[in-house]
Amino acid sequence: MTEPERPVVLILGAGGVGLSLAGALAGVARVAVACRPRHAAAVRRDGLVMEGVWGERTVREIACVAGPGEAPPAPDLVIVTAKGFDTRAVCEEYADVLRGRTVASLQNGIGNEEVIADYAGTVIGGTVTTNFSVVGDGHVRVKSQSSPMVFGLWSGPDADALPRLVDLIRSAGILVEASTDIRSAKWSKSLLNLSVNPICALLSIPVGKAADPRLQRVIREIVSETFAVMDAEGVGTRWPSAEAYLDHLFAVQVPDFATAYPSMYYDIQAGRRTEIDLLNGYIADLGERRGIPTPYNRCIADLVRFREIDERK
Ligand SMILES: NC(=O)C1=CN([C@@H]2O[C@H](COP(=O)(O)OP(=O)(O)OC[C@H]3O[C@@H](n4cnc5c(N)ncnc54)[C@H](OP(=O)(O)O)[C@@H]3O)[C@@H](O)[C@H]2O)C=CC1
Ligand SMILES: CC(C)(CO)C(=O)C(=O)O
Repeated sequence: MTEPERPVVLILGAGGVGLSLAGALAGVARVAVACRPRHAAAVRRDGLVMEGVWGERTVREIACVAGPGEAPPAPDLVIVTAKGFDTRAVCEEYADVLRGRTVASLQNGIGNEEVIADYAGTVIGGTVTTNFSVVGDGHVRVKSQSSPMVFGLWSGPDADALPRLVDLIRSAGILVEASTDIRSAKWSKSLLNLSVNPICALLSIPVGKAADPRLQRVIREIVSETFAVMDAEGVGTRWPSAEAYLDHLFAVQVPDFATAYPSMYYDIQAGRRTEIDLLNGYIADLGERRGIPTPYNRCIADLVRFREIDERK
């Protein structure tokens, strides 16, 4: 009996998240990744080295592409895992490949799906509440996991794309759920990033340190302001109130990621841009437009922007 054809998956902007996902999907799909040349050289030479909770192994069945000319021309699925500030640039670069295709975002922050919708046929929004980091070229670590990946149809005609994607991810052994309200799921995930990413990045601390009572006070203000802005926007999350979310944050998420450093920490350490404009900066701007005070979000966004510039000097 002949085996069914494996779907072709193209991952755009593969670093910690994208390379790890490629490694996990390589057993169930034909995977190509658009990554930087340093990762491509290492993966072609030695395979992708994976460590952590998704397993310890070296994966050789990943094709690294240097540009759209090398990408599979008709992928069954494209997944964007670039940082949010690179979403438009990577979509522009691969515009001919994305046209009419199903494209999922597996990114933090608010606003990526709207950008992808300018290029794709069907858009699927996604969240991942797992910690990934790049250990070295072609070498990734998956550290801790707090809840399943979530995907939901954002826009476009291909409603069957969602169950196909969820089945594929599940067949790779990754915990995943389908959402009927992906906008709410994206905001729900953002609450964690708004709370811990900037503080851990600024203070060079792992997530567990956010439980310190002085930092909790700051986080409580950030979350309260965010709920006020969300209420004004008519956005709901899994939690009915700031208090309910804060209980979950300090009882479950902070302990789950106690020794992990969030992605923004690695950006600041490496002198890279951060996603602050899609997180606390986004809340502060929305608050300003709505006349809702957001001094804590504004302040922490400005501090991160200062560090971004300072680190790059
Ligand atoms: N790390 C984590 O634990 C988690 C991250 N996320 C989210 O997932 C997304 C990805 O994060 P993460 O994987 O950590 O980020 P990384 O910075 O590790 O990975 C993104 C990679 O994409 C590369 N890239 C950008 N543009 C292109 C391009 N045009 N062609 C090829 N490569 C490109 C970047 O290179 P360069 O840096 O050289 O520009 C970088 O190597 C973010 O939105 C993040 O917030 C979500 C949950 C957890
Ligand atoms: C869940 C968490 C905090 C895991 O690292 C994350 O989303 C990030 O680092 O951006």
